Amino acid sequence: MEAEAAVDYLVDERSKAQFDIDAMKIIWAGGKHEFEVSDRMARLVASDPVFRKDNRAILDRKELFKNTLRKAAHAWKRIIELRLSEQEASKLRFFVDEPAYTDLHWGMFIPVIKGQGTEEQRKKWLPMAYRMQIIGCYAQTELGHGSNVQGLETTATFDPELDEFVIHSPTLTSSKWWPGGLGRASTHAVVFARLITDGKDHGINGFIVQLRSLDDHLPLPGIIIGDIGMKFGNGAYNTMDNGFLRFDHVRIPRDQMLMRVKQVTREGKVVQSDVPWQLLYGTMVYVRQTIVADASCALSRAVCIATRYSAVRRQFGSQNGHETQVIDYRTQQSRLFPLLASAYAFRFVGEWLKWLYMDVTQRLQARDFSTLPEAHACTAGLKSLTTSVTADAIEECRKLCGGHGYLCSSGLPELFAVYVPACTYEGDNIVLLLQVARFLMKTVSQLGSGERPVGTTTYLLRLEHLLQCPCDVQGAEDWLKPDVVVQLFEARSARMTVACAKSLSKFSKPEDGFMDLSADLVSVATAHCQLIVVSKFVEKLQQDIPGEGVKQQLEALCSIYALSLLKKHLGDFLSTSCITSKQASLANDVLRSLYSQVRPNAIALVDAFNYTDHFLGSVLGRYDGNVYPKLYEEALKDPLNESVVPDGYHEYLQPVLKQRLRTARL
Ligand SMILES: CCCCCCCC/C=C\CCCCCCCCCCCCCC(=O)SCCNC(=O)CCNC(=O)[C@H](O)C(C)(C)COP(=O)(O)OP(=O)(O)OC[C@H]1O[C@@H](n2cnc3c(N)ncnc32)[C@H](O)[C@@H]1OP(=O)(O)O
Ligand SMILES: Cc1cc2nc3c(=O)[nH]c(=O)nc-3n(C[C@H](O)[C@H](O)[C@H](O)COP(=O)(O)OP(=O)(O)OC[C@H]3O[C@@H](n4cnc5c(N)ncnc54)[C@H](O)[C@@H]3O)c2cc1C
Repeated sequence: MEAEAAVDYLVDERSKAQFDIDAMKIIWAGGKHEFEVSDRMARLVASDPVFRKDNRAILDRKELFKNTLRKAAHAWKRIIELRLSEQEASKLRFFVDEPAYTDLHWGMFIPVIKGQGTEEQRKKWLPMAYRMQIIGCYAQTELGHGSNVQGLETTATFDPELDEFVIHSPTLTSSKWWPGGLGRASTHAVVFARLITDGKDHGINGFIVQLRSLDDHLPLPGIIIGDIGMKFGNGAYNTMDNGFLRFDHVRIPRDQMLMRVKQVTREGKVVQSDVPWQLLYGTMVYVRQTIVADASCALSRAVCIATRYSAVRRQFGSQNGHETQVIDYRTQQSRLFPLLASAYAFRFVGEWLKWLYMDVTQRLQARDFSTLPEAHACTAGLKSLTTSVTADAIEECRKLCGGHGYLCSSGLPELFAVYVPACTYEGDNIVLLLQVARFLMKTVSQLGSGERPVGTTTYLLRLEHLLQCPCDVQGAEDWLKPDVVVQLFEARSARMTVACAKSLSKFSKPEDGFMDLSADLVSVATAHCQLIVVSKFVEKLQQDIPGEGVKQQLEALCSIYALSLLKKHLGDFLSTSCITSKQASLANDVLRSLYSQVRPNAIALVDAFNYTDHFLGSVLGRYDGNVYPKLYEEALKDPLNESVVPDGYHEYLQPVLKQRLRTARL
């Protein structure tokens, strides 16, 4: 009976929606074509038994990994059979929803050869990689060195006699450690190592190194290789073979050094090309941009589960003869709706960042390197901001689902375990925010010299105004004006940036200042990145948004995103005198009324993500809201319930129980 009521309940919830959900689905997907591809690939994966994933938490590591190999091979077979485009294949991978060696092959190995190889090298290696005749990974991080790329120890010493490089791991700490796909699957790696010619160290460069035989997959001579062991959580990222790798004087031909940035001639002379050396870090910029797009996916998934369950779950009170839906509690709304708003905000900033990345790539091809520093700052900062918020949000969604959120069948524990390393990989989030701060400090320091800030820092041109402009909010309704909100975020960021720059200028050595003020610099970078997200959301709303009621919903979400940030970082806004306490209190009133506005639309707003039950992998987030019978069913499937009396009863339980009986008789 209760289960039936739950099913009816979500139908009822859906009928409350005040906007055109199909139009919202298209906005979320990024266009009609994107929606169609995504929908088709989601169904393809959901209907294929090989892509089953509900058993991941109970498989042991070896079974889990073998199962991932099987899925990857099957995915590849389907990609070939169905002649899927790159866009379709990448969506298919997304819905398979299992980290695998293929991610690093397609996501880093191929891009690093594309970005850092010469025309000749691309011609030689890419066709084999595209056909998966070789499998590659990205071997940069070492046991002793991750964040500090310039500190890597692996050496690539040129031997002019044989026209070869000798790749060597001189110490334990120089062992490559972490690369995904390295542990078991890869046949090749792009290895980052110190380039040494004629006894001189020329810094870091990438080298293509074959690791395993293409005949029997055995490691080649001089190569010591393996998996680094189990990681956080059951299932989760353990489908990936993160590996270690040591080299004992392994020889490779000279033409396997990636030579777009630096070349080594036959005589061993190092020639620096005219592209900026930072292109050596280019693959990381590319991947950081994809991680931002991915953050909205992980966040929306957690929010979808928590929102649907919050509409099904009832506790206390009385609502038409039932207990109250927990989604109607203001506290639940004030925790959940900002996360819903963040999911949409990250979606749009991710779209914009993709555009920015494409733009910088085209410029680089035309030898215009001027926007590279800004692209680095934006990708680093937004990667950091969106992954930190998403990781925290997944945990918050688990708490929003109460006790049942802690069950693996809620889907949230695994989602969290898979997602949290995003705060570390592809650049630790604090290290990346310090890069943004460095960029901001440099931008401000150059203002006087006539250097014009570009792109996302253009607001610093209005520095004088932003340092003293009062906030234009007189009444509550003013908080709904996008220009008022954007200017406020600009003023906060500008004031914090200038304050930090002033503090820095008091140090005789800038490095000392950067060390001492690093916590403040991180806050400055965060404020700047939040401004970018708010302004890209506002810009999105200035575009044509078709569909009845769609724009109004997005406007409400945009205001929730900005005002909930204001509430969270009130200290920043008050201490920089950007707003008064009266204005802060009005913002809080507006937030409450925005939550009421979103409440009837909440289920439809998460339905717009168009996630299948297979992809969500959550009993709590089921589309039909039929939570309780399914929770019961899942419990019964647990291996512990396979027998009525547990294994081990006779050895370990019965003797204890018998002893208790004897003691009781005494
Ligand atoms: C089931 C199977 C299905 C099969 C289906 C098959 C089909 C599949 C189809 C598609 C699938 C695709 C899937 C794709 C998914 C991809 C997932 C990837 C998962 C991610 C895994 C993680 C991998 C990694 O972690 S790799 C290692 C990452 N490491 C780091 O990030 C290290 C971080 N450190 C650094 O970047 C640097 O050390 C640093 C920037 C912190 C410091 O560098 P430094 O010491 O050299 O310098 P400075 O701070 O002094 O800077 C000097 C100067 O340079 C500028 N700078 C720095 N970085 C950059 C940059 N990147 N670009 C441009 N400029 C840069 C800096 O600002 C300074 O400038 P100045 O002007 O101030 O001098
Ligand atoms: C799941 C996973 C997959 C990975 N895949 C790959 C891969 O495919 N290929 C690859 O090459 N690498 C990979 N990595 C490695 C990853 O890129 C590094 O772990 C990451 O860059 C962080 O470096 P670290 O581990 O050295 O952290 P550390 O730099 O040692 O960080 C430790 C702490 O020190 C702090 N810290 C460090 N430097 C500073 C500073 N300058 N100022 C202030 N605080 C600082 C950090 O904030 C952090 O709190 C992977 C890692 C993980 C977890």
